Amino acid sequence: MTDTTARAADLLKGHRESIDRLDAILVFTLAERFKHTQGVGVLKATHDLPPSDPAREEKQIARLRDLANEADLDPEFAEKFLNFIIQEVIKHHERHQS
Ligand SMILES: O=C(O)C(=O)C[C@]1(C(=O)O)C=C[C@@H](O)C=C1
Repeated sequence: MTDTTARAADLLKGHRESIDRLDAILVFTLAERFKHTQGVGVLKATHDLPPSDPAREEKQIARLRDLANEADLDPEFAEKFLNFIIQEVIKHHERHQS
């Protein structure tokens, strides 16, 4: 192994260690978010509120797009990611109501 290859292998290892830690943060963050949306689902089911709230979603998406721009993250990706999560939450809410 040349010095350059060894250095590249070292850098790769460092990046992967950071990626693994960040993936763990994502999983714990998502789990925490779902705990709260679970609570929201119970409130909605017991107070006869609809599973989705498009006005709230519109505000969340606008806010997330702004944050993504600030963080140098593709806002289209941020919007798709939030929508993916929200659709899953809505499915959970619907299960509470049936
Ligand atoms: O805030 C709500 O009313 C929720 O049900 C939570 C949530 C979300 O996951 O952020 C999910 C569905 C709604 O359409 C809007 C937002």
